[in-house]
Amino acid sequence: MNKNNRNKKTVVSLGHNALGYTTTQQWDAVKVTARTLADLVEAGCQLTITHSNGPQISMIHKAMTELRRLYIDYTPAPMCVCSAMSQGYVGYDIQNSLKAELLSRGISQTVSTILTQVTVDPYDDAFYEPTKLIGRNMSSDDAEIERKKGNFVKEIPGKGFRRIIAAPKPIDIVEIEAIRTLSDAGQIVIACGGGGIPVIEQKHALKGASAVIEKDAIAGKLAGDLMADQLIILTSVPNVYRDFGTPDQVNISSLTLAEAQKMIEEGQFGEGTMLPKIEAAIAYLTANKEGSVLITSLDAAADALKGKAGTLITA
Ligand SMILES: Nc1ncnc2c1ncn2[C@@H]1O[C@H](COP(=O)(O)OP(=O)(O)O)[C@@H](O)[C@H]1O
Ligand SMILES: NC(=O)OP(=O)(O)O
Repeated sequence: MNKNNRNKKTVVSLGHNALGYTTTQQWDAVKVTARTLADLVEAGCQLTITHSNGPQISMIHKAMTELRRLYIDYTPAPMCVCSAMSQGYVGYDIQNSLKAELLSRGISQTVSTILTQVTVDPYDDAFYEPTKLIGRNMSSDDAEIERKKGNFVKEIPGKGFRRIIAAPKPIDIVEIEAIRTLSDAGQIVIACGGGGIPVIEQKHALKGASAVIEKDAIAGKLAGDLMADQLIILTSVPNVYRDFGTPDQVNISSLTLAEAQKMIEEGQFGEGTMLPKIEAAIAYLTANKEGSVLITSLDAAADALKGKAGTLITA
């Protein structure tokens, strides 16, 4: 056990690899993911877990939309409802797998999922320039139907068309006090899944928005709001690289905020992939200068906790 992690309040962000892309893949993937999460618990981390939902919300949205073809009186579910469904579905699998994995190690802990809403600004530029790909590949005819409904579509070379929706910046996590209460009580919480259900404040009510919040952005916000000791981003690469994907690619084992900012300016991070993770690190470390961010893969997490892998970002 690494004593340095004893009772460290830790936000863990899970990417696509942790969940797979289909129901059966997710079933298998979460069992592997649960082992890494249980290793973190055994290393003394007090976990609050958040996760991606791109493939899941796409699957749910597709199912809820395609029913219209079979049943003329069927009303498709709006994106915010699909987002809520994805949180329930992914949370359900993670909480049961993690609880079972912990029990197999003799650890009995409550793991629960909090359906989480996150407020967004209705005038966020993202609503005018959507960037987040969702849903199935469509023919040009189907894409035209979507356009006529007022939806945005993007051509993906060689694959057809896909819907793109807004990824507005998260403002406030509506259920943050519930998350904090459970976390402070030492319980494992799954929250803000898929970036959180985006909602717009309207007087005393919250109205669901047709958007998907970037899960890395909410991970940074959640870690900052909880004043977590560390944010661990588990993704598909063991660490961040300089000159990624080129013959000059080199591992980066540690970064300061200033170095990370400079690398952003150099265009070192892929948009929609590594860039939002680095931006999340900056947002969190700006809120908690004493914290640290570890970016690594599920496989390398145990070594990364011992300082033998991963990229550690500090203020
Ligand atoms: N500088 C970089 N260092 C490491 N990975 C990078 C870098 N720039 C872009 N990437 C890409 O970021 C990916 C991880 O982001 P992403 O695919 O969105 O995963 P996740 O689903 O875990 O969020 C890596 O697989 C890699 O292709
Ligand atoms: N909500 C979100 O950012 O999910 P993905 O990482 O799966 O795109």
